[in-house]
Amino acid sequence: MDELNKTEKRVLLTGSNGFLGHKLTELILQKPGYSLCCTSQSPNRNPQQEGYRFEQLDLVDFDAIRQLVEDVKPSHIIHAAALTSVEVCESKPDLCQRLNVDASAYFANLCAEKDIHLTFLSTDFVFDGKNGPYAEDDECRPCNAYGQSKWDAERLIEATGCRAAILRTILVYGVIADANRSNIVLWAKGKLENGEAIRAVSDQWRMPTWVDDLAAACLLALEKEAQGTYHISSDTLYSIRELALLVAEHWHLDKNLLGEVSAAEIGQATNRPQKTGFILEKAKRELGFSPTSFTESLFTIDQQINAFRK
Ligand SMILES: NC(=O)C1=CN([C@@H]2O[C@H](COP(=O)(O)OP(=O)(O)OC[C@H]3O[C@@H](n4cnc5c(N)ncnc54)[C@H](OP(=O)(O)O)[C@@H]3O)[C@@H](O)[C@H]2O)C=CC1
Ligand SMILES: Cc1cn([C@H]2C[C@H](O)[C@@H](COP(=O)(O)OP(=O)(O)O[C@H]3O[C@@H](C)C(=O)[C@@H](O)[C@H]3O)O2)c(=O)[nH]c1=O
Repeated sequence: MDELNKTEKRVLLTGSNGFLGHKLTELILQKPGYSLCCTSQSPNRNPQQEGYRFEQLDLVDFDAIRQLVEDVKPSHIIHAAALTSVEVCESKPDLCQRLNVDASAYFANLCAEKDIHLTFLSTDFVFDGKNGPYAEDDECRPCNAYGQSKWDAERLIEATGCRAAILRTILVYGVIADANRSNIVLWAKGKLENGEAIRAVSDQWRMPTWVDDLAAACLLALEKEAQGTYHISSDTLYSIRELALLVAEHWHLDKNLLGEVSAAEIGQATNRPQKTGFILEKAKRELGFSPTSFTESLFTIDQQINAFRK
């Protein structure tokens, strides 16, 4: 990074190759007064390779984390990197602990030491799903290793006393340039467009989060240097099947291909919370967060898909 400019926001973004990471990189590069360093475990997969620094880094190496932070001297860190598969977190508990918990705590201690603002991404899976929608101060009772790791990280981050915004979010969807990163909308749309039958879960309820809204919320938290936990999602609770039906309706796809399945039938009865969803009043009031409805977002997603095809 260039000679320190005290007025600019010097952002270090982890997980930049990921779903949110792609969208945040795109958004930050459009912002005047920001400089950006992206880091990810694999080589840079972002098609936009100009206008920022990229460092390939395995975040299980804490000395390398310190070295990068002391070189970049960020004013703000957005820590989006994580092991995000529920099943992989169950099968690789040590890696889940090292990356999702210990590396997050390490970043937070560095932020406390160097007075850096931290934005940390967490999840609705900190809740047991028995009585959603949830407010930020509702009791956390995760039902899987991934949710447990995020809750553990939240508490360790708070214990460091660093200036941190913890953004919990839910079932992120949307479109980025990396066509390999699927999500509920692209999965349903892609399968139904190919005439393939799918079975959508009818007994899990979520308030899905448009990745564009989540990226915007990260910047709201960063620019306000918000401190505390905030719930970020859309504002309507749907079953997964209802979401798939709305996708079929939006793109005039064959609903007869859309079957129904229970969470138990796909092995998610005990390791997924049944009904989550968030109460958004605090994020609206303190961050100025304005959720986009699922149905409204599909119109923009359609435009984004067409733009990527050009
Ligand atoms: N997607 C969702 O539905 C939700 C996501 N969240 C949270 O939001 C954040 C972003 O999620 P999302 O964008 O979907 O995540 P992705 O799974 O799309 O991306 C995760 C990123 O973490 C990076 N990463 C994984 N392991 C390491 C490692 N050892 N060292 C360095 N980087 C590593 C990956 O790097 P690479 O690709 O280079 O290997 C990847 O860029 C996460 O913290 C997640 O828990 C919360 C709720 C819902
Ligand atoms: C495989 C499959 C999944 N589904 C549903 C189940 C689930 O609700 C949804 C997404 O399935 P997945 O198992 O990929 O996603 P899942 O691990 O449930 O998603 C989670 O990701 C992590 C990162 C989070 O933090 C959570 O907020 C949440 O978004 O699709 C079906 O309806 N039919 C299917 O055939």
